[in-house]
Amino acid sequence: MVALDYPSEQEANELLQSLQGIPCYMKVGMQLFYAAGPKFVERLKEEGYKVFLDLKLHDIPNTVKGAAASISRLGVDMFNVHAAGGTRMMEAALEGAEMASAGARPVVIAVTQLTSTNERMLKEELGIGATMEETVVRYARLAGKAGLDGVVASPLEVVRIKEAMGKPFLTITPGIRPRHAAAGDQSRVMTPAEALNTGTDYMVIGRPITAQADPRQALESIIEELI
Ligand SMILES: O=C(O)c1cc(=O)[nH]c(=O)n1[C@@H]1O[C@H](COP(=O)(O)O)[C@@H](O)[C@H]1O
Repeated sequence: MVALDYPSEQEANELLQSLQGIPCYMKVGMQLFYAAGPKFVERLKEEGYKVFLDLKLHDIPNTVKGAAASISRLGVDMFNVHAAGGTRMMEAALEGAEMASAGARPVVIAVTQLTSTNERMLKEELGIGATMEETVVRYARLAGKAGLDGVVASPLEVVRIKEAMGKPFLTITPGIRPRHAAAGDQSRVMTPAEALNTGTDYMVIGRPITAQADPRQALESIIEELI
C-alpha cells in the first residue's frame, strides 16, 4: 500500500502517473483527503485503484457510525478507526459501513498503537503500564470482539496478533523502512523483507517511495527484495 501523503491532488497525480501498472493499494490519508476531498477518492475508484481511506475515526459511536456510512458510500475498499474509541465505537463503525453498502462493505480495521509511539511514550505520556506488545494485542482483541476485520500495528507485533486472533484476522503494517532509509518519526520499524517474514497481510509504505527522486524505481527495488 502506497501512502499518498501529499498536500495536493496534482502531486498525488504525478505519483500515480509514475507508478502506473504496478498493482498496489493507494492509501489516502488526512493530508490529501482534507485538500482534495471525496471527489479525488471517487476518481481513484473510477480509475480502478484499490483504495484504503485512512482517516482514523475516533469519536462517539453515533458520529463514527455516520462517518463510516459516508466513507463507505465513496466505494473505498478499506478504512480505519482508532481502537482507543472502544468496542461500542468500533461496532458503530461496522454498522455504518453495512448500512451504506449495498453489497460488500469495505474492510474495517482499527489502529492499535501508532507506529510513532515507543515504549517510553506508552508508559510516561499515555500512562499505560503494559508493554507495547500487550497493549497492541489487547486492542486487537477488542477490535475482534467488535467484529472488525483486522488492525493496524507495527510489524513487530504481527506474530503475537496472529497468535491471539488467528491467521484470517488482518494485519496492516506501516513502519516499513528499507535498510538505509531514514526512520523519521517512525519508532517501531522493520525492513520490507523482515515484515514479510512476520506474515503480515499488507505493508503501508510512504516516504521510502514518495520522497525518493525516482519513486517507481524505489518501489520496484522494494518489490525485488520481497520476491
Ligand atoms: O493508519 C495508518 O495508516 C498508520 C498507522 C500508524 O500507526 N502509523 C502510520 O505510519 N500510519 C500511516 O502509514 C503511513 C506511513 O508513511 P511513511 O512513514 O512515510 O512510510 C502514513 O501515511 C501514516 O499516516
